[in-house]
Amino acid sequence: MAGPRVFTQSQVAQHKSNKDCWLVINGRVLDVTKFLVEHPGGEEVILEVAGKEATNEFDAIGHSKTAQKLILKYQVGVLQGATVPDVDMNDGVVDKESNTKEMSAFVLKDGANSKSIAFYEFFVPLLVAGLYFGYRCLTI
Ligand code: HEM
Repeated sequence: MAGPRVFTQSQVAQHKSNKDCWLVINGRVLDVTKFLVEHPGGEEVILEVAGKEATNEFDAIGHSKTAQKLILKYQVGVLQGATVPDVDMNDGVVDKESNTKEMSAFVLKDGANSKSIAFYEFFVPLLVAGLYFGYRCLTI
């Protein structure tokens, strides 16, 4: 299987306009041309680092997990010689442990046991009522 496309810094540097905008974040080469108009922080800030390494600027903002995951959407390759850290796909709300834990549950079976419970639920009150009326008849 072919790996990601590898670009040199000077190749990335050729894409620095609002019609063709690449940048590098954590060793990943991103084509953010289509994202420029969507960027909540505005296109100007991205254009300032267009064609360049923008990891420090990206991290300095304290971008959310959503923003960090978006990086993968725009990745077109990796920078030559760079080490690319994994993107943490957990959204910070659910931690790893609770993500993998299974919920404990018990199942109520409609078997012989529940049939005998139904039997007692029906006949015990009937028996009590019968005894009461029997007692009333004998005492009046
Ligand atoms: C592909 C790269 C980028 C993506 C996917 C991205 C995504 C986002 C997102 C989703 C937000 C909304 C807030 C949040 O969720 O954190 C945001 C805000 C912002 N971003 Fe980016 N961004 C990128 C690159 C950059 C770069 C390179 C810079 C600076 C040079 C930058 C500067 C800002 C600023 C200033 C805000 C506004 C923060 C605020 O209002 O508090 N972004 N970005």
